[in-house]
Formats: sequence, structure tokens, C-alpha cells
Amino acid sequence: MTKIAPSILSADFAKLGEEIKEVEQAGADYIHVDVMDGHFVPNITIGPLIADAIKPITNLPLDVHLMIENPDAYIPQFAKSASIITVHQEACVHLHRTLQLIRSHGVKPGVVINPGTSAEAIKPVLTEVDLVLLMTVNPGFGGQSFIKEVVPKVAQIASWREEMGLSFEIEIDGGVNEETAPVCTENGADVLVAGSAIFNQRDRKAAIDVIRKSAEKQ
Ligand SMILES: O=C(CO)[C@@H](O)[C@H](O)COP(=O)(O)O
Repeated sequence: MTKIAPSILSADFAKLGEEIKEVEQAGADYIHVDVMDGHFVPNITIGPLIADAIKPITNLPLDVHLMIENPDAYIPQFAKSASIITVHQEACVHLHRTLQLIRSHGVKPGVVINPGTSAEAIKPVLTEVDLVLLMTVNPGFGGQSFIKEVVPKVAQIASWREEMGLSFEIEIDGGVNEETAPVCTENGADVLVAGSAIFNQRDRKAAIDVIRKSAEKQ
């Protein structure tokens, strides 16, 4: 079954705990936590204190997406609450070492690439990851439109996964909704991150169900 990871970037931060419990009860698989530093991306969001506060209120894994410069400096702090930590290829000077650092803290490592980065840039580290996150928007903000030119990269990564006998998950993030979900899963995506398509709807269960149903109607 396609996994759905609601991005809390689009949640109401004044009642974040309730928002998270609601999507958990609505059938979410991961809680996607977007960490932005105002340097790597032009927005500032969540720090480790918020991730620590969220952790005890949900049984779902925290899927922490670091959109920050020098992620190595913050991985030990986020490792206290995260089940998965993803880092951007574009932000890592020593990507292989950073992925190993995440694993050394008992957390699943994942690598992310922006729409403008080629799949080849992460091929050498595919053996090191539990998750590959392909951005279908330029990172920084929720509510942007899905960049369909990324779709061939999904198929490319899925085909390398098969050829190399690996089992990492492929996650898609940005502009995911019931219209864009099918092309993601048809090309090999396992996990769909959705922010505005879930939190902008009053009925979160209906919103999650509609995305999952459209993703699986192949
Ligand atoms: O990482 C990001 C944006 O940088 C995403 O997780 C967005 O938060 C997804 O929001 P929608 O495009 O689904 O509204």
C-alpha cells in the first residue's frame, strides 16, 4: 500500500499536537517534518525542540527532512526524535559520511535531491540509504505546483534499485495531490508527502484516502 506522509509545514502550528493526532487517526504512515534554516532554503521552520515535543504525542515515525546547511552539526539533536533523517545532496560536502553519521545514531538515513539535480548525483550512495526523496518542487514552501519533469528520475531511481538489488523506499515531495499521485506511484514511488492537499482540507481522513486511492488505481 502506498504510504502517506503528511507534511506538518501546512498544519496549524497553534494546535500542532491536535493536527498530528488527527492525521495519525486518519491513516497517515509517517509524520513529515520540514526543517528549514533560512540559508539552504529561503524559509525558517522547525528546530529540534519542536521535533522533541512532537515525538511523544504520536506512534508514527518522524520523517525529518533537513533543508539546512551543514546538517552534520544538527543530526545528533534530531536523532533523538527522528526515525528517518533525510539530507540534501546539494547541502552535503561529504554526503557518504553524513549518511553514515545518521545511521551511527540508530536512525534510517535518506538522501534528497532538488528538481534541478540529476539522479546520477546520488547513484554512488544508494547502497547507504533507506530512503530516496525526490523533490517535485523547489524546497522552501508548501502549496507549490508539482514539477512533472522530475518524473523520469523516479523511474530511473526505481530501475537502479532493482538492478542493484536494494530495497530503499522512494518518496516524492511537493505538489502531491490526487491528480499528481498516480504518475508518482506508476513510476515506482512508495511514499507520498502531502502538505496542503491534506491540511487545507477539513476532513483529513477523506483527504488521505483520496490521495492513496488515486495513487493505487493503476
Ligand atoms: O519540503 C517541502 C517544501 O519545501 C514540502 O514537504 C512541502 O511542505 C509540501 O507541501 P505541498 O506541496 O504538499 O503543499
